[in-house]
Amino acid sequence: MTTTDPTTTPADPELVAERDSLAAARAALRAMREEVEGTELMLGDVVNDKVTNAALQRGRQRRLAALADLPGAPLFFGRLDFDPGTVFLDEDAGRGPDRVHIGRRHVHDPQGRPMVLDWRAPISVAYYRASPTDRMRVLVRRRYGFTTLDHGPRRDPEVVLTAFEDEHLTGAPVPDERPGELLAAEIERPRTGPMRDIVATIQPEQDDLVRAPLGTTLCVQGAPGTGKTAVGLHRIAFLLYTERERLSRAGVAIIGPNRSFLSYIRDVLPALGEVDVTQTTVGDLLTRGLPERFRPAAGWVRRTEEPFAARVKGDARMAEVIRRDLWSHLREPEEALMVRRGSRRWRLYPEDLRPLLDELAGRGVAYGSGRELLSHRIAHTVLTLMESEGEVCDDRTHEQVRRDPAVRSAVTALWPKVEPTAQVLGLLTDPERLARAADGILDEREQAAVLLPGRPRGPRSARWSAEDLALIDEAAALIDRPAGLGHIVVDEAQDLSPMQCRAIGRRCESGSLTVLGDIAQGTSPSAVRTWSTLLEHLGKPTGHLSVLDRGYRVPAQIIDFAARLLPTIARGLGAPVAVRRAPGSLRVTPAADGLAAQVARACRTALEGEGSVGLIAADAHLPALLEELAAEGLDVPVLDDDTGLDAARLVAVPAGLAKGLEFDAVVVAEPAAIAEAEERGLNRLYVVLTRAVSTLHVVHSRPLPAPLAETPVSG
Ligand SMILES: Nc1ncnc2c1ncn2[C@@H]1O[C@H](COP(=O)(O)OP(=O)(O)OP(=O)(O)O)[C@@H](O)[C@H]1O
Repeated sequence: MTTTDPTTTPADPELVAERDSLAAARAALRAMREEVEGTELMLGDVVNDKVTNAALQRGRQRRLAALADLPGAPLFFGRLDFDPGTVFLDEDAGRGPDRVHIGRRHVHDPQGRPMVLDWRAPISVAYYRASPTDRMRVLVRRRYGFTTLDHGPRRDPEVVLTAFEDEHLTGAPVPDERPGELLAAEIERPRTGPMRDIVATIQPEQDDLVRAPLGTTLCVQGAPGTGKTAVGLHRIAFLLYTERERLSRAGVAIIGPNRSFLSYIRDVLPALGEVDVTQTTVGDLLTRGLPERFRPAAGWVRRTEEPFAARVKGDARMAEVIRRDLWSHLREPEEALMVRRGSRRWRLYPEDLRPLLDELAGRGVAYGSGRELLSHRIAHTVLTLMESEGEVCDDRTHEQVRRDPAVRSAVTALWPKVEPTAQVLGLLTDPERLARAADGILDEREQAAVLLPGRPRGPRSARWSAEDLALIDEAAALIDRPAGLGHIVVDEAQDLSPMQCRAIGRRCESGSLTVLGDIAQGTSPSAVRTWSTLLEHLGKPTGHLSVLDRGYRVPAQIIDFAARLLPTIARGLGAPVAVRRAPGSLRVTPAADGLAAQVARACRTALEGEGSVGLIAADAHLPALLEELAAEGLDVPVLDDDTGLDAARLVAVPAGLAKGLEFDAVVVAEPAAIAEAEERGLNRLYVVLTRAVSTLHVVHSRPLPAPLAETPVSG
C-alpha cells in the first residue's frame, strides 16, 4: 500500500496523478451541475400546466441534488484497469488498459467521456466481484485511502486522497481470508455519529444481495455485524438506480426497529444520492393513516403486552377474529325501503334487500367500498321496478335514487360505517362480542388475555400496545385496502409477529421485499421463529433465503464470548466468522468495590480511546445506575426512542434500544439483570454483547448468566 501525509505534496508521482484525477473529476462535476442550472426549463402555462411544471421543477431539483459534491464523500474510491477494449470501443490500438474510476455517481468530461462510473452501473460489478479465479477482464483493482482534514467550524472538512492499494488479478490466486489493509482500516475507522455507507468496500457476498433484481424477494439471515443493514440500504440505492421510473412512482420504504435506529441510519441513503425513501418504524407505518383525533396525547403505544397476550395478539388467527367481527356489523334487513318519485312510491322488501347484501359480502369486496356498491345495487333494483312499470330511466335517475335520503339511511342501517380504531376498541373491551368473534378460534384464556386493560372511554384514552396497532391495521385494511409500495426493506425482521408481517406484506402485494434479520437476536415474544413462516405471513412464500456469515463489526474475541449463548437461544445457528482478531478487545470484570464505581472506571478507560462509547444496561436498571455514576462524577446522556445518537461521545443505552446500533467501545453493566428482564432476555444479552467494534468491557457484581460463565475469558 502507498500512503502519504495529507498536508504535503506526495513524493510518489502516482499519488500526485491520482489527486489530479480527483480534482479533474470534481471540476467536471461542477460543470455538469452548471449545465443543469443553466438550462432553461420549458415550462407551460402557469395555471393549466401547473402539475407538469411542478414535476419538471422537482426533476431539476433532484438532478441538481444528485450532482452535489458532498464535502465528506470523495467522488471516487476505486479504479479498475480492464483489458484494452473492454470499456472503450474507440481509440488507437496498442494503447494501455481501459482505465475507469468507480465512485458514488457518474461524472463525464465535456465531451461526454466517462471520468467516474457510478458504482451501480453494470461495468462496476467487477470492482466488487472480480477475483484472481474470475477476473472479469480486470487487470488491476485499485482502492484509495482518504484522510479527513478538519478545518474548524467555519469550513467543511477536507477529504484528501492519501493512499492506494493495488490488487493484481492476473497472477496465481493466493488463498487469503484476511481483508486488505484499506478494508480493515475502513472497518476499524472510529465511529462518530450516524452510520456511514460502505460503498467503497462492499464485499462479494454482500454485492450479490445488493444487486439482486427488483422482482426477487430476498430474506437474509445474518449474524451480528455481517452487514445486513448496510446491504439493505445499498440495495435500495441500487434498485432506485436500475428501476427509478417504476420505484419513484410506487415508493420505497425501509422499516427499522425504533426511531433511534432510524436516526442512526439516516445519512446513508442521502450520501448515496437517494433522498426520496421513507424511513419508518412498523408502529409509525401502521399509525400513519389513523385519524389524528384518535391519537392518544402520549403517543399511540403506551403499553407493553405480557408475553402470553403478545403471542395471542400477534398470532395470525387474530386476522379471522377481526374479520368476523367487522362483518358482523352488517344488519339483517327487517323493514321495507320506500323511495318516493313524484306521486309514485317504490318499495323494496327485506327479501329483495337480503340477496343484495349477501352477494356483496360473499364477493370479498373491501368493507368500506361495500356501502357505495350497496347503494348502486339498491338503485339498480328500484330502477328495474320502475322500468317494469313503464317509467323511462337513465343514469341521472340512477344517481337520484342512489342519493335518495331513504336509500342512504337504509345503507347506513344495513351496512354501518366502521372506523378501525373504534372497531378494535369495541372488540377488545366487550368480552361477549369478543367471544362471538373468537368462537372456535381462541380459547377462554386467550380471549381473556387479549382484552384491553381499564375501561377506556374512546380510542384516545385507550392504552394501546404495539400488537394492538397491527390489529387496528388489519381492520383498516379490510375496510379500505392500503396503497402499495414498490419495494420495502425490513430490518431486524426477526422480531415481527405474524400480524405485523401481514400488515407489511399487504403494502407490498405487487412489489417485492428485502427481509433482513437474525433469528438469534429475536427478542419479541410474539416473533415468528422461522424465516419460511415469516415469508408466508408476508405473502411471499417463494422469497429467496440467503445467509451472511462474515462478521465485519465485532472482533473474534468478542464474538466467541457472545456465541456461548447461541446453543441456548438459537440452537443450530452459528456465530459469524469474524474478519479480524483484536487481542485485548474483551474484558470481563467482577465489580469488587460496587458496580457503579467499576462501570465509571470502565467508561473512563473507554473514553481514553477514539470514537463512540456505549454504556448498555437493563432498561429498568439504567436510571439508578446513572444516578450513581453522576455521584461518581460521570454524567452520561441517555439515548431514548425519540432522540437518537447525538454528538456526545459517551451515551447510555437501555438494552431495549441497542438493536442495530454499534459503538467503538461498549461497556455492559450487569448482564444478569439484562438476561432476567424479559422472557427472551438471553437473546437481548446476545444483541447487547455484539455492539462493539473495538472493545467490550463487561462489568458484573452478580454471577454471569450460566452460558457465559462456563469457562474463564481470555480477551
Ligand atoms: N463491506 C464492508 N465494508 C466496510 N464495513 C462494513 C462492510 N460490511 C459491514 N460493514 C460494517 O460493519 C458494521 C456492521 O454492519 P451492519 O450494521 O450492516 O450489520 P448487521 O448485520 O445489520 O448487524 P446487526 O445484526 O448486529 O444489526 C457497520 O459498521 C458496517 O458499516
